Amino acid sequence: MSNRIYVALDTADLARAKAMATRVRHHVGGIKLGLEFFSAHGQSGVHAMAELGLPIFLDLKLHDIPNTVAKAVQALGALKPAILTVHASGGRAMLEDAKAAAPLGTKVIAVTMLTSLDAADLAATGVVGSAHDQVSRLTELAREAGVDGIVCSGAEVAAAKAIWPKGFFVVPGVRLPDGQIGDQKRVVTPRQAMDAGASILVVGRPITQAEDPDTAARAIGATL
Ligand SMILES: O=C(O)c1cc(=O)[nH]c(=O)n1[C@@H]1O[C@H](COP(=O)(O)O)[C@@H](O)[C@H]1O
Repeated sequence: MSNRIYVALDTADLARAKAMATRVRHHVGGIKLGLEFFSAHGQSGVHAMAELGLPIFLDLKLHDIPNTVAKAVQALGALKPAILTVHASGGRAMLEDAKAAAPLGTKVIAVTMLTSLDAADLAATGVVGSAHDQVSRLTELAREAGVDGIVCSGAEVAAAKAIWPKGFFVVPGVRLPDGQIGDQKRVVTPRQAMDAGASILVVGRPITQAEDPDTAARAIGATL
């Protein structure tokens, strides 16, 4: 894939999602549809977006007992997304069963530690230690479970890649130096994330909230 940017279309408005994707399609490598879009439009919405011809990253961050996650992955199978997310903290059996239930061409990617969290947030959930330690631990787990890769911040991707050289590394929470951070906490620039070993970048608001999304996508691409 030449363009490593997946644009996150976080909206419940199908017309807006379509219009945005159409505007930026020549400057992104794929479309990420997440909980907001899927809760509003479900599988028919995903089909409608797939008509644009770009790869679809279906980011539902599944997290439940192995049987439930496997059945959910099976139920999503007809969509044949390029990428599908689950939470690594669901545990090894859940990860194994999610991978086994996914279509052959779908990368199952395990979310390690959300980029909206820092070490204090982690401690509040009962996990003491640094983001680096938590991401490293869950990367090891994901590798052993046989999924295709992980999601982490650009600050940990080099360490994760050292643990799993053949893994696929998804990095969200990227911002240009002058960009608004919003609810993200572990933020790096798109260029830093790529240099550290990201396979793809997920970029939402820096593109979708820009005055001219197409120019914003192109400008981010130009930094890579
Ligand atoms: O799995 C993800 O894509 C994800 C994981 C994570 O740790 N942090 C994170 O921000 N994301 C997603 O990446 C996108 C980031 O959006 P922006 O902060 O607007 O660029 C959102 O769609 C999030 O759901």
